[in-house]
Amino acid sequence: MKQKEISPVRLLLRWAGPEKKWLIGSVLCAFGSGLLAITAYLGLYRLMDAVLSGACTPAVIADCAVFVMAGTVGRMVLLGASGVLSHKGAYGALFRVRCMVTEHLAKVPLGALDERSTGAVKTVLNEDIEKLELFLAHNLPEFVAYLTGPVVIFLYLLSVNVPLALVSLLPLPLAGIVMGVIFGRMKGILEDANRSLVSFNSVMIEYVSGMRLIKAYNMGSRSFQKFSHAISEENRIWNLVTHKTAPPYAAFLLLVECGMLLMIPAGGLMFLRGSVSASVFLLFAYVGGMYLTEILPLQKMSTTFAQALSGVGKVREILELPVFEGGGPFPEDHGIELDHVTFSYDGKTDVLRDCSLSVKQGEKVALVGVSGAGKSTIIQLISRFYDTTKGEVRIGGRNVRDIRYEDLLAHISIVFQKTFLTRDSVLENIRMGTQATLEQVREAARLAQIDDFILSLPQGYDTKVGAMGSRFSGGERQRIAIARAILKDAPILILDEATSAADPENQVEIDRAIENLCRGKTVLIVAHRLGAVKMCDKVAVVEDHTITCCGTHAEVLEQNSYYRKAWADYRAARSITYSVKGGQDDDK
Ligand SMILES: Nc1ncnc2c1ncn2[C@@H]1O[C@H](COP(=O)(O)OP(=O)(O)OP(=O)(O)O)[C@@H](O)[C@H]1O
Repeated sequence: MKQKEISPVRLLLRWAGPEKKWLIGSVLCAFGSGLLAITAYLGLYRLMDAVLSGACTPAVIADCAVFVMAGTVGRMVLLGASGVLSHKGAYGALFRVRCMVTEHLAKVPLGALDERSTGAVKTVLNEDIEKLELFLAHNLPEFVAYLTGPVVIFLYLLSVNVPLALVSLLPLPLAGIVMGVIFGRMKGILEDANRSLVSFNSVMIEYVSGMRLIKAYNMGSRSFQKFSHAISEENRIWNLVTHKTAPPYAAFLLLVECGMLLMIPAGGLMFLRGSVSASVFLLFAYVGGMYLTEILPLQKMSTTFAQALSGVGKVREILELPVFEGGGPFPEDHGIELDHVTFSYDGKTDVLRDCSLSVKQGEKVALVGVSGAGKSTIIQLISRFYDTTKGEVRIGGRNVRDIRYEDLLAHISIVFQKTFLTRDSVLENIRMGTQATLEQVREAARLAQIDDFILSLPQGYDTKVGAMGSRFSGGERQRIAIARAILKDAPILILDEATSAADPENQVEIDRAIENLCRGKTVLIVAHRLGAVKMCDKVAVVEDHTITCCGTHAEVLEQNSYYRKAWADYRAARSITYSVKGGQDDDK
């Protein structure tokens, strides 16, 4: 979606979608409330006129009182209604924007997200989108209400006496210029304020999620230093805001409040010359000198409006990240092919170079190689987390770029090395948004060898992972991930096998779960343990940025020296015996 040419305000209203009707209702109420601002002044003028002309009867006083009261109550009621409607519309719009951003993020290639820290994305989803509420729920209706009042009063004054009405308007252009200055200064500083907030969020997320590491290495004071730097930067920026905006703000207040200083001499002069009546003089002296103060709240808006604009900018940046679009359906054939693939994460260093591999439908292939060789990178290219720099990744003979992205993801199950559990029930963690029944979920969990464990939890499948998350062992987490993949039942399975050695009992269960998972699928396993190779038809060795050898275990053992050595080391490690004080072997 090309959104560059649209102004931020129009863009925001477009994002609001159907919620706009509440916002329009709110603006109309605000307008009505602004119009009613005149009633108090009209009532006052009528009263003054009656007093000065000697026609002030109890009926006139009662009339004025009822008129002013009705106007004031009406104004407040409309203002309240406007607030209710604007908040309804604003929170609906915020919900829509958050959904748009999260849906968009799901379609954005990981490469584009890698450039942003978790803190930066969190700032957009939380703080920046929240700023939009300021504009929609407050600025928009208040702008209309606070501007309508003075405009209507000015028009009324104009109808009473043109020269005096024009004099009453003199401070306005000056106040407008000063407001522009405040706005301009805020806009410049807000960029820095945003940067500092993003950095503060990143430090906070790093601190909280790295708590174990911080404790293990006693890094508390160092981390706090990062924290205190981030806080003092926030402090510095907001001091700067005060420093830069306080003088123009004082000037703005002075200009808006100085109406009476102008109106008393100007109106007085005209009254003494007999050009205006006493009541007109008093009307202008009081109302003409006061009505501009109605726009005072607009000044506060300059800050929040600038913040809202910057929020729109940040959201727009995310929504304009390119996504994978187009493409055809997922092919019937599920064979995978890497054809002379070259890939670099940073555009400078090739992680893979001229790398080719062929996995037939239903075949199970293990990727082996030293740490950092590029095994995980290969599986990320197949699932199109990234696009190749050169060469093609094909499924069923079709370039993955030509397969609809949602379709591609729907037909590939990935079990990552590290299992991420959401703050939901175990049931929902296995379901992962599907409509599977409890029985289907349990069947998947049974095959993943985790059903018994889940039933032993306090609330079984309804146990919240949020509260128990840290209680799950690595092996249990992995079996939950395997249950997810079994339930998804995609024809292609990618398994980034966990490196953390589970205890032997757990490992047997995991292997059994993986065996169930792999049945009938095209499988690619990143084999961090050579033991995993046993369940595969073929082995591919990743070394020197490419796949140097691919074949059956026996063939690769014969042809590839790295694999031979890796197996020799693996066997040697397994044959190590442990003895206590020269006694009998405890473990063979
Ligand atoms: N997001 C990334 N940005 C930049 N470089 C990366 C990224 N992910 C991995 N790399 C680098 O790419 C190279 C290959 O990494 P990869 O994770 O594919 O290796 P691997 O063979 O799976 O390693 P391991 O067995 O340790 O998991 C490494 O040098 C790694 O540092």
